[in-house]
Amino acid sequence: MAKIKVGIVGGTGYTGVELLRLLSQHPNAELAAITSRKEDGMPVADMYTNLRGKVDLAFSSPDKARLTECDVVFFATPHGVAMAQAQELLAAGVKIIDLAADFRLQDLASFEKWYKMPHACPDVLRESVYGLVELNREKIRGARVVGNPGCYPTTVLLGLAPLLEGRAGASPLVDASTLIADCKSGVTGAGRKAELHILFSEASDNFKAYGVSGHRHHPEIVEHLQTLHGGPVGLTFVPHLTPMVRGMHSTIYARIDPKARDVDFQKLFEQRYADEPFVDVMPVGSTPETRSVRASNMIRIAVHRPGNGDQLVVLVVQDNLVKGASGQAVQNMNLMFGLPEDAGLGQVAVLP
Ligand SMILES: NC(=O)C1=CN([C@@H]2O[C@H](COP(=O)(O)OP(=O)(O)OC[C@H]3O[C@@H](n4cnc5c(N)ncnc54)[C@H](OP(=O)(O)O)[C@@H]3O)[C@@H](O)[C@H]2O)C=CC1
Ligand SMILES: CC(=O)N[C@@H](CCC(=O)OP(=O)(O)O)C(=O)O
Repeated sequence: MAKIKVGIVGGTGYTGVELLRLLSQHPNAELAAITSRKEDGMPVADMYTNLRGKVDLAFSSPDKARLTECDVVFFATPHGVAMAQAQELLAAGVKIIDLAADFRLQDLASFEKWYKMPHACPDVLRESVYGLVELNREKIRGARVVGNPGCYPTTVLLGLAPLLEGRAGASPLVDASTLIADCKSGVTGAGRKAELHILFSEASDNFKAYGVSGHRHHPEIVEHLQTLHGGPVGLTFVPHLTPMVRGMHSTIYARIDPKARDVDFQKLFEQRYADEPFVDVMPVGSTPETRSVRASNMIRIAVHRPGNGDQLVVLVVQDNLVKGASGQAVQNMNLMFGLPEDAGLGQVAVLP
């Protein structure tokens, strides 16, 4: 079988170089074009020496890259870039995986409010699929355009899905109106750019919340939780910046419905994710650590019920750059091209 010709727009950012790391080891993918406006002509391996001997290409400016000759193009760019080029690429038969938010929210008004730009192609948005594989696997197989989920939404949606999905007509397991997601991200979550709050002297040996009164991932999480739940959902979401380079830890709280007190929640999660290659439900009492998923596409979940009371606590860890971004994007590519879902994604986490 011929290899899939891959283009990456935005190859110099953190998710771009993570795509390069994963795709350079992928048995069925061939890197064909990697763009950067600022580094046009620079050999990729000169900038990222971990790719010496693995990637021979140079960055090229987006106007010179032959993206329409690719089978798939990943956009590892700021919001708004993919939607501006989507129609041209689709007309040339190229599939699109956007790591930004252009195809994550079906609610146009919400997109425009949070991203402060009109949507360039609402028709393409309507046909696009939200690329959270564990929820949308079959739709992704047939998709031409995938909106890769945000990093925080990946942890929160997978941490809550077993509690909310498929309950239409059945009695609820938890109170869907009082959900809480308390989430912490490593600093690479902010991208590879010079900004005051991510300077070493600001972000190291420090810990703080941000976006408490509103964060653009809140509408993304709520839209997809409501689809799962089939009704309104109330969520308090508080992100934090933590002094790690990569990694994300989400602690999720859900109040157990009085009629669901006897449910075995550990078993519920184990059964829901039993066949998922990248979701590990850990044994009772576990406290997953971010280093257990570093550089791998795994997400690890532990389910707690302190004092056997009415509060369920779900702990979720992932690498924000892998399952939270580029690894999940490769998982989507595998499905879109009929490949084994785990092709090129066998990396084991690095300890310590
Ligand atoms: N970091 C993370 O943990 C996660 C990030 N994401 C999303 O993935 C996307 C990329 O993130 P990240 O890698 O962190 O970002 P970075 O800021 O690190 O990199 C952005 C890349 O896009 C290129 N770029 C910027 N503007 C344009 C443009 N107008 N046209 C073409 N290329 C452009 C840049 O190169 P140049 O300027 O040289 O062209 C650079 O290569 C973002 O939308 C982000 O929200 C999603 C999940 C997790
Ligand atoms: C630490 C940090 O700044 N994180 C980013 C989220 C990164 C991400 O995954 O979000 P997008 O793909 O939607 O950009 C933030 O809070 O905006």
